[in-house]
Amino acid sequence: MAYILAVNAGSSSLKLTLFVPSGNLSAQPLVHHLTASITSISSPPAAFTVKPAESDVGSSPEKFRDIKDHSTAFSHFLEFLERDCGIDKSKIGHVCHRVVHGGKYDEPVVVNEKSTSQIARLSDLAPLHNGAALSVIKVCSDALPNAVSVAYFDTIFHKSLPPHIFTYPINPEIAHERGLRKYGFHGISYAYILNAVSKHLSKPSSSLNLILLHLGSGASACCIRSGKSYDTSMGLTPVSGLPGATRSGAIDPSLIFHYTNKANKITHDPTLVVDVPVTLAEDVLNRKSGWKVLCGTTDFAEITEKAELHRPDTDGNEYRLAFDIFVDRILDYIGAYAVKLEGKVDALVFSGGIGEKSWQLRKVVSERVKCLGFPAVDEDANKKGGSGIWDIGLDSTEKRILVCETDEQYEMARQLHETFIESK
Ligand SMILES: Nc1ncnc2c1ncn2[C@@H]1O[C@H](COP(=O)(O)OP(=O)(O)O)[C@@H](O)[C@H]1O
Ligand SMILES: CC(=O)OP(=O)(O)O
Ligand SMILES: [Mg+2]
Repeated sequence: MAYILAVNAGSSSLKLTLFVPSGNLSAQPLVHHLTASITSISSPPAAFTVKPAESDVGSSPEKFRDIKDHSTAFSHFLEFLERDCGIDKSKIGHVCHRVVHGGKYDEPVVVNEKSTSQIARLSDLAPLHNGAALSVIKVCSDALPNAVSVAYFDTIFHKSLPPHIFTYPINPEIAHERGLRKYGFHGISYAYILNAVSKHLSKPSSSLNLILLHLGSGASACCIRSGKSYDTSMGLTPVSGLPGATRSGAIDPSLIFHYTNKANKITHDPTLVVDVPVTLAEDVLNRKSGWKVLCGTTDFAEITEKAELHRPDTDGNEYRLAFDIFVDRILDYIGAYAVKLEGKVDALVFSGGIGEKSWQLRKVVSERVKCLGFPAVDEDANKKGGSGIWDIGLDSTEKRILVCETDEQYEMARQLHETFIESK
């Protein structure tokens, strides 16, 4: 039996799913074997959770102080597989790696010396991601020398962005020479969600206009027009757009020079094991901003709990401020995208850790977008939750409000299975 391992290096987490091809192409071609996630990698101790396919819930998180970065998290997972699950790692035939920034790549690429050095060159454009993914790719290639590894890029899904959206109004020669344009990220997640919504609504994806929200440690919005990415909130790098756990999101670009007059000094942060040379400006905006500096926590559940949402006046409550900032910036994009879609929106979709779990955030955002023709929220469906993909709007006849549990690992493994296994 040859397994497919899908590895998702997020900014603060490493998520891994082991799949087995079912051999039945007409039904479900891939079967989940187990999923593990290591969270809080950037704010130790990291927490390790496992969820075998047959169980609905994961194990209680186990804390590990010796997991201090993505590559040690990956080694820990491989040891766990062999020691606790009795799975011989040489049975892993293919590995899919999520790589956030793919620059000019417009399709996935087999990991080899050439593609690895290209991915490394893009590291400073995704300082929280590409370096971490590369460190995992390196450990993985050493540990699984016979497996075929393929890199899947977040950016590929957004190759449909039109020029007036991906172009920044700056000197075109410099922009072209240095690749300074909007790329957009979370594309593997958006590809999965688009498929899931198409199935849920029983409509071909090419007919769908959607506003998708991927709200996790990194958060973004995507405007889908006729089944393709038409606009998205992240830009040249994942720092733009919505704020996140440690990221500022969009700010006035001049702000950083008023914040620090050493903005362009290169920093080598000793707490980052992967040495990506970034400027102090980028370090501030990527790692020393967002919920962490506003509230001292990156846990949005804690922020929501302490935000006193029932009170109209909460002056001085930093949790409420963070919550309100997030809602405000999310509304910016929903409003803009609804207009770009000329009001013809089939669904607004919440996903990512916060989008899938925070019924409070969904409730507040949904109430504010009623003016665009979205239905009132069904309190029960919203609070109770569900699995896979479900409606939370009271009226599901026209514009829908959906929650979708995204699965970037599945999306990569599905694509890998299609190109490397099914077609053979
Ligand atoms: N019950 C909850 N309510 C609100 N936010 C939550 C809840 N559970 C988890 N989260 C948030 O989800 C985020 C992680 O989302 P996820 O998409 O898994 O992140 P990553 O970007 O690391 O892939 C965490 O920052 C956490 O704050
Ligand atoms: C692109 C991005 O921000 O990814 P993540 O949310 O996984 O950190
Ligand atoms: Mg993620």
